[in-house]
Parts: sequence; structure tokens; C-alpha cells
Amino acid sequence: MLAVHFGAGNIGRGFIGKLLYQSGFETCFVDVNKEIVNLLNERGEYSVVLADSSQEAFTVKNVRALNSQEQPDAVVDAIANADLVTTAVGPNILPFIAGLIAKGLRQRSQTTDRPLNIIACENMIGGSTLLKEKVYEHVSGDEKAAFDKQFGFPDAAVDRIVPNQQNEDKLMVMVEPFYEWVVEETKLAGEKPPVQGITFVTDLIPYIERKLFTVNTGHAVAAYFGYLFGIPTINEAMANSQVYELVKQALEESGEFLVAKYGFDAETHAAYIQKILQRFANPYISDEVTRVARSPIRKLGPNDRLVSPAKQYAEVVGKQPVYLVKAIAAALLYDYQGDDEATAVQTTIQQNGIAAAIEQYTQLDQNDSLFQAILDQYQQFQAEK
Ligand SMILES: NC(=O)c1ccc[n+]([C@@H]2O[C@H](COP(=O)([O-])OP(=O)(O)OC[C@H]3O[C@@H](n4cnc5c(N)ncnc54)[C@H](O)[C@@H]3O)[C@@H](O)[C@H]2O)c1
Ligand SMILES: O=P(O)(O)OC[C@@H](O)[C@@H](O)[C@H](O)[C@H](O)CO
Repeated sequence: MLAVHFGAGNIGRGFIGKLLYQSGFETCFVDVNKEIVNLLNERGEYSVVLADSSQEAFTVKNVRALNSQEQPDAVVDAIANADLVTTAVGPNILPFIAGLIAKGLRQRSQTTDRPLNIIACENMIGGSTLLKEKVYEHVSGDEKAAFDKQFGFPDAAVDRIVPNQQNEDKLMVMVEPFYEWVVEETKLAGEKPPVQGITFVTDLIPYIERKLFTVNTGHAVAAYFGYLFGIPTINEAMANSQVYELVKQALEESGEFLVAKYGFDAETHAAYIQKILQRFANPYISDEVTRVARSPIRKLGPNDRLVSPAKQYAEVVGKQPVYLVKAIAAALLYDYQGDDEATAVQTTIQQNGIAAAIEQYTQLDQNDSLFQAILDQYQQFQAEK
């Protein structure tokens, strides 16, 4: 079995690649990072180390890699012959890989009617659905009808904290022991991909909202406040009682609406939050706040981990969130020079003012009470700085 995986980065190698190997797949990574592509081809294997007291190491074998910029035809051939296509490139990159995927699917549909699933493993609602839309921008009307029959784009939720790696061995990845990969069964084409570790569900929305609005919401709160307080890593931020409390309170707010909206058991959800707080504090992981805070424009988006739970809390619970609002204000203050989106947000604020920036990034209406709460909180934080 052949899997083509776009993005041989932290989650690609540390999570998806490992599960694919353990499930009997040969994995062909597709990336633009020459060094990683070359090393994967030279060695054909890499190690994944668990970030816990065991430091258990596992060798992932049967891997190779293609450079999509230099070997696009080989990528098309690989997709045409694949049994599964997955991605972990980041939501903003999906539009850039869509053209190549469209070509691969076209070649495949011309040679076989064997079904194929394309699963985007990105932190967003509807990642595979977005990828499908972007792929379909490259295909004709007739092709779309044929593609609809042959290809599935099931949405997915993936959870495993994999920090930026600082190992001497450039291929080695250190990962937390916990992982979860949930895939929407109803959008599959053909059989379920035989990947050990995937949980198939009929409706992904509760799972992705629970994951994104708990793990990623809490993570973002720790990162933006960690950064504001001058703390470099997430576990160090969690050791700060103020940051810990801000994270916990924000997760209690998002949890209140998730429990009300989806009927999750309140105690089970409280235990889920508790486990996540422990994962963030894992002393065996050094995860920079700037990784977790990366791409604040994406994270301030209306359907992402800060604004969506704040809006849904207001709608479902009927109260104004306090801690989620603080987190949004902290994200608006994120001015890390090494992050293009952070500098773009700061430029917008300087040139157009904070109200225009809130409107632009969160897409909230100026008359929305949440909008005013964010504005007030931002101004209060500015005054305290
Ligand atoms: N790291 C985590 O803890 C984690 C956990 C769950 C989900 N995710 C999600 O997984 C995705 C990837 O995150 P990551 O942390 O692995 O990032 P990463 O930066 O480590 O990996 C992304 C990889 O994509 C490659 N890439 C960039 N442009 C490309 C292109 N045009 N074609 C092919 N490859 C390209 C990069 O070179 C890099 O190797 C994101 O959507 C992220 O939200 C990350
Ligand atoms: O990958 P991002 O930028 O969407 O979010 C940063 C982190 O919160 C994220 O990568 C987590 O580590 C991961 O989602 C854990 O499952």
C-alpha cells in the first residue's frame, strides 16, 4: 500500500508517517524542504521519540520523499498510484498544493476507477472540504462529476503535540505520547483506509469542535499570554499561575458551550480539560510559544479557536465570555517580528486603528457586544503595558 503525504514536518513525520508505517504503508512524503527530502531519500527511515520519562524510540521505515517544486510529475504519478493521500502542511498552504493534487487525480481517473481518499490533517474546521474546493478549482465540470464518484475528501481532526524540533538528527521527531486521529466516515470513497489509530465517526463536527476549541483554544491562550509575559515556552507558561488560570478559565468557557451544544457529559469534558492542561505542562516537551501562537490572522479568524468559541459561548450560554475575550485581545497584541501574520496585524492596527483590525480579522460586526468587549479589553491591556 502506498500513501502520499504532503508535508514532512512535525506532524507529518511525528504522527501521520508513524501510523502509516505501523499500518503497513510505504509513505512517499511530498515537501518543499530540500534538506528533509534528501535525508528521507538517503536514509529511508527516521526515528520518533516519545516525550515522556521512557524516551522510547521507534524507527519509521519504508519512507521516501519527493520535492514538489522540482519533481511535480513524480508527485502526479505517485498520487495516481496511491492508496491514500494525506496532508499536514498548514491550512494556508492547502491552496498551493491543490493544483498538483488535481493533476494526480486526473491522471488516476484516466487510468483506473479505483477510489482514493484525500485527508487533510490540519487544525481547522473542514480542512479536507476546503482542499476539495481548491482542487475542484482546477478541474472541469465533467471531471467534477467523475471525481465525485471516485474520490473522497473526508474531514478529520488530529491531535498530538509535536513541537519544533531542535535535534542534531534532522529527521528525528520528539512527540508527546497522546494522539487522536478522527475521520469522517460518511465522506469516504470506497473502503475505510486501513490505518491503525484512526477512529471513524459519522459526524466529525462535535469532535473537531471539541478538539479545536479545547486543545487549540487553551494552547493559544497559553501562547499569547506566555508571549505577553515574556515566557518562552508553553510548559513554562503553564507553570505561571496567572497564565494557568487564564487558560483554565477560557477552557471552562469553551467547555460550557461545547457541553450545552453537543450534550457531552460534563464530568467527562472536565476530565478532558484536565488532561489537556497536563499535556501543556509536559516537562519533556519544550514547545516555543511562538510556534503555538503562529499565524495570528488565521487564529483570529471567525471560525477558528478564539472567535468561534467566544461567539458560540455568547449564543449558546447567553453570556458574554470574559476569558475568551482576554485571549482575543492578547492575540491582537502579539507582535513577534518573526511571524509575518503578527507583523501584518500590528501594521493594520497602526495604520487603521484597533477597531478596523478587529473587524477585519474577526469579521465581527461593530455593533456586536462581543466586538465592544474585545475593544475594551485590548485598550485595557494596552494601558497596563
Ligand atoms: N505540530 C503539532 O502539534 C500539530 C498537531 C496537530 C495538527 N497540526 C497541524 O498539522 C499541520 C502541519 O503542522 P506542523 O506542526 O507539522 O508544521 P511544520 O511546519 O512542521 O510542517 C509543515 C511542512 O509542510 C511543508 N510544506 C510547506 N509548503 C509546502 C508545499 N507547498 N508542499 C509540500 N509541503 C509543504 C513544510 O516544508 C513543512 O515540512 C498544521 O495544519 C497544523 O495545524 C500540528
Ligand atoms: O498548528 P496550529 O498553528 O494550528 O496550532 C498550534 C498548536 O496549538 C497545535 O499545533 C497543537 O500543538 C496541536 O493541534 C495539538 O494537537
